Amino acid sequence: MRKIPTDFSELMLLEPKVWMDARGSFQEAFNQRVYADFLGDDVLFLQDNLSHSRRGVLRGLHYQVAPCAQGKLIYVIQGEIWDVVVDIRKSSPNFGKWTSHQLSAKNARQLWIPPGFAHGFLVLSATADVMYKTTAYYAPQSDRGIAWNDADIGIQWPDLGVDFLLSDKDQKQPAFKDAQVFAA
Ligand SMILES: Cc1cn([C@H]2C[C@H](O)[C@@H](COP(=O)(O)OP(=O)(O)O[C@H]3O[C@@H](C)C(=O)[C@@H](O)[C@H]3O)O2)c(=O)[nH]c1=O
Repeated sequence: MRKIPTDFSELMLLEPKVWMDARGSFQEAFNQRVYADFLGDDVLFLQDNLSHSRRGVLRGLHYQVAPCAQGKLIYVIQGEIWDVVVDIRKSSPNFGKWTSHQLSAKNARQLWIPPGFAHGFLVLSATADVMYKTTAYYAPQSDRGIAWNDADIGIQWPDLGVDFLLSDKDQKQPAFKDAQVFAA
């Protein structure tokens, strides 16, 4: 597995080895021993999520707060997404800054996002199936969001030539300045 540097040192972009042959391909999507070497022994995944969306769907920006803060390992098993992470740790030099990565079934890249970051993505392909492992169970009472188009964060979303499709919840997320952030 290859580790690719990202703008934020806490994020990790991983590229698992994909074995190709006449039948198609094979890869280990997750292997506890190997990932512990990259992410650390203390990272333990408790839940696997799968979402299916069509082009122009935007999910986010989401995070869970303590005591249910989540680390997430994101990857795409069909299609392509533009994945965004915002550092929402108040004491961080990158507080309020965003970074993006293209994740697809083709590039097989996986993004590790530790607790302390808000996450969202836009579907670029006709449809996309996005898998993610989380280090804490879903806890609706700890679920938080920030408006995808918050002016202070200023994410430059790709122009797909269509209106983005958001959930009712995501159309009403608070501004970054009003959102609950992480102290450290
Ligand atoms: C996230 C989640 C949702 N749900 C339920 C709640 C709701 O009725 C339905 C859809 O939930 P949402 O609208 O929150 O789904 P979605 O907008 O896809 O939420 C996800 O967005 C991406 C960007 C993330 O980073 C994830 O952590 C998660 O927040 O699924 C669960 O049962 N378990 C879960 O872990």
